[in-house]
Amino acid sequence: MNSAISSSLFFNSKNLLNPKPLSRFISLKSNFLPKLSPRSITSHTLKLPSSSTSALRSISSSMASSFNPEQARVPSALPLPAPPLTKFNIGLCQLSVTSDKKRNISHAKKAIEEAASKGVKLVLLPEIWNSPYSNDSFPVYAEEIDAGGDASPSTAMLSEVSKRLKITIIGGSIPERVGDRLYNTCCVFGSDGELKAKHRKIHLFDIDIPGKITFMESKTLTAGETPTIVDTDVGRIGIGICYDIRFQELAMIYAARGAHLLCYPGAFNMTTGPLHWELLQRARATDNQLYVATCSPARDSGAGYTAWGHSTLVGPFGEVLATTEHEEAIIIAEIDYSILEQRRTSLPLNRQRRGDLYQLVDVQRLDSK
Ligand SMILES: NC(=O)CC(=O)C(=O)O
Repeated sequence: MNSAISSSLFFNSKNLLNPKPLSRFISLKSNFLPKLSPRSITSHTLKLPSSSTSALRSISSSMASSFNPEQARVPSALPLPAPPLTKFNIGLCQLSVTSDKKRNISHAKKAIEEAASKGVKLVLLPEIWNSPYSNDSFPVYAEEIDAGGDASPSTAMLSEVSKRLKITIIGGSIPERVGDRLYNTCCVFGSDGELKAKHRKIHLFDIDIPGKITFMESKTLTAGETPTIVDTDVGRIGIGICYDIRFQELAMIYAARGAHLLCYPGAFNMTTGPLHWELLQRARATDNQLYVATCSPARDSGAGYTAWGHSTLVGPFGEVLATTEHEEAIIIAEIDYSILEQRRTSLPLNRQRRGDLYQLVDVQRLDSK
């Protein structure tokens, strides 16, 4: 706790039922608290004189240390880095996608140029924007990203346009071919046109809700093996693709690695979209006290897979800052990272984690130590 502590304190019955903390709690406080039996303090608000504030502060810090918040994330969480740019506009390009790959590429290019002409410094594209979202299409539209040039016209366009317009692009995702494997891959281009990171969808979307939706990405795609977090001109950004948003541990790992913003290109569907899309974005943002941006393809009711749309920016308090319906749109909204520290000071979750009860282990960061 901190200076926000007031002269009234609520005692949680659950903590007080634990004999060890209880005895410590009471002995620490016995010099200024009224005499109370454990039963009488099960659920009370105690009015304390304001002179007790500093004593409370020292108690709260010794309680906090017994919680071991630094051990709740293994390795310990990294502090938020200072971003090169604190305040800027992001553009979410909710694009229509057709079976004509050339048209999809030139259409995406125009949308990025339009967003940049309105002053955005970061553009986010949808999941699978150069191809229809289908297991039949993935092998046909897949590109060899590492080969570049003609082998990957979609990422060649992203590189050219990010350099020319001096903006960062989180390039949605496209099907990627590596030998006989296919991945659902997001490329991040810096404002110098360089490929800064590549995220391969870690959690493949296999769903079977009879009569509603059946889709098995694992029929054609291989799962990625690495979380992807990247330092850019517009802050430290953690990347997930669509179904990755359902796995809160991934978002928690990004937060513990100092992410300011999580970007999820995604194509939720007409069954899960209405129920889960916004809920998951707000949950990831609220739990981790950071920004979450998503970008979907526009809806095409005639397509084999009908996308939900509703690309959205959520703030670190879980608030929807900007969103849209299902038609094509470019959503432009402001991101202000100075709010992150404010939110974390007002609601200091990172200092209140119970490292004595649970831990999040970032396996790759631990192994690399
Ligand atoms: N398309 C996805 O990857 C995920 C999705 O639609 C869902 O989780 O629901």
